[in-house]
Amino acid sequence: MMMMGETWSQLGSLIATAMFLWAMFDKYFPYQLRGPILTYSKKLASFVYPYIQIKFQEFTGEYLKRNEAYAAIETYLSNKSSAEARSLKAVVVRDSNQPVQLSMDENEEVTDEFEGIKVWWTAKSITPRTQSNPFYPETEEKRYYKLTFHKSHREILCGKYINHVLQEGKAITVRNRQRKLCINNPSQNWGGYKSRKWSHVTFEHPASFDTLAMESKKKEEIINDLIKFSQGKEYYAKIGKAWKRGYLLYGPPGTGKSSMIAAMANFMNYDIYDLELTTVKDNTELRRLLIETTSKSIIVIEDIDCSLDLTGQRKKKKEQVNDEEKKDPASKMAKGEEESNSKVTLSGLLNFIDGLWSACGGERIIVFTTNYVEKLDPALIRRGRMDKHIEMSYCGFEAFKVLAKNYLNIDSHPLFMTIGHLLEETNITPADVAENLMPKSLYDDAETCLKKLIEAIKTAKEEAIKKAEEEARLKAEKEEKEKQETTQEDVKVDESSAKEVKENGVEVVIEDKTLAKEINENGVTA
Ligand SMILES: Nc1ncnc2c1ncn2[C@@H]1O[C@H](COP(=O)(O)OP(=O)(O)OP(=O)(O)O)[C@@H](O)[C@H]1O
Repeated sequence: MMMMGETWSQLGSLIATAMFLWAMFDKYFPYQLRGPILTYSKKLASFVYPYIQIKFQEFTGEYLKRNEAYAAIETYLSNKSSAEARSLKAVVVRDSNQPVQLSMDENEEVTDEFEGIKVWWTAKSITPRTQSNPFYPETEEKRYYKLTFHKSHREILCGKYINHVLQEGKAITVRNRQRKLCINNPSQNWGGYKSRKWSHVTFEHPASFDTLAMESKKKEEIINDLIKFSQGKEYYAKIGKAWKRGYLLYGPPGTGKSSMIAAMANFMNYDIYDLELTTVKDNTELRRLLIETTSKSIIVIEDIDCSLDLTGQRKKKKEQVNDEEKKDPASKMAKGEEESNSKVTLSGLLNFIDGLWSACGGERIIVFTTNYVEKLDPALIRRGRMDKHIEMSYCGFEAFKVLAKNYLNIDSHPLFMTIGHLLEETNITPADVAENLMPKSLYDDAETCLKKLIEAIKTAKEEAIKKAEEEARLKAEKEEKEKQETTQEDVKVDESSAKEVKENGVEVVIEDKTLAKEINENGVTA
């Protein structure tokens, strides 16, 4: 006990001496000589304690902006914290599909390993004693993460590791974020203080490439294309092109164009911007809307052929401009300016897709859908703009099998063969197949649904035959009518030539007997 008391008193006087010496040093030691002394004392300290510490504060700068690195580290450490830390905090993160994010509480420590090197992360906080900024009083504690590692790994940890932590943290945030389906507001609603160009709801479409009914080879090709695009940041930067990809989805209604877009968004973890072109006033407004779209998004223009008379406008404008230019070449420049202020034009859309987006950074996919690909202006869909043209076709046997798995949870059935044969002969959309496969009551089993589908395909087949017959009949009638009209016109032409023959008194052989009779009656020798 005596020994213990002595040790404490010795330690106390040692600390007091050290503090006295430090106070003397601070007060009387010449300023010019302090540098080398401090350097040597740091070297001594690093010899005794060979670890490096890096602080990542939650708020930085004069206006106390939240440090992105802090947020990324918090997310990165979330899994490790929930596995290792004994005291945890749960925070609700905005726009995340996770109910809460767990992070370690103050003074907790977790370890991490990178390329075989061990590091320690500690959550810390300090409560400020002074008010440095009167406009932003620091009443709250300042939180920070402290990274500790051995000085021999300085280079790799300060560079590669920190980069890895930040990137991974951001990637987890993206993975966990609640995705949005955005719809553009008409421009008259943009005026107010809190007005928005886009309104959004949470995007929760269940479609995926697994549930999408189409040939597996085609599906795989699209998936590979998307993966290649998502990994192409460096490639696009190298070739000097905007990181974007255009898809044109075409096919009859009900073949899954919208389902494909939802599957793409779910696969890529992207937001969807559903751009309704008919409510966009002009090219300027279109530009503003598109600039507001965020990275990692799919911009969709559905039924592009109906959205605007893009093809017609362009052609009409061209013709009009050409005519006017012929009359007045000086009008050319004035016209160009006027055009840019008029309605949304094809060139406005194309300019944006090709040009401005390069400046926006980030990855974007643009999708056009149409039921009538042949109606579109080639300029709109040429390769380079719409990089991939995907035909969404009628339901084949392979697509049917996907739907049977989705709706009835079966991989095979004796009726499959009949359905396969029928599908080869009949055009029926996946939407119609899906509708028939869906059990309508508790008593509908797989067989009932398949039989219902067989009936539906047979009906579709009969209707298609009737339609084809009707079309053939109408075509034949039309052709007959046209033939009759042509004959009547020929008779008229021949009558006038016969009249000429008679007047000139020339004798000719006329093979058409009706005509010859008519001419004879008029007194001409046949
Ligand atoms: N290829 C498909 N795979 C899976 N389901 C499909 C497919 N095609 C259609 N469906 C089903 O039919 C419904 C309608 O399909 P969807 O809206 O995707 O077709 P669409 O081609 O976009 O039609 P529209 O041109 O009329 O917009 C979907 O909700 C889905 O249930």
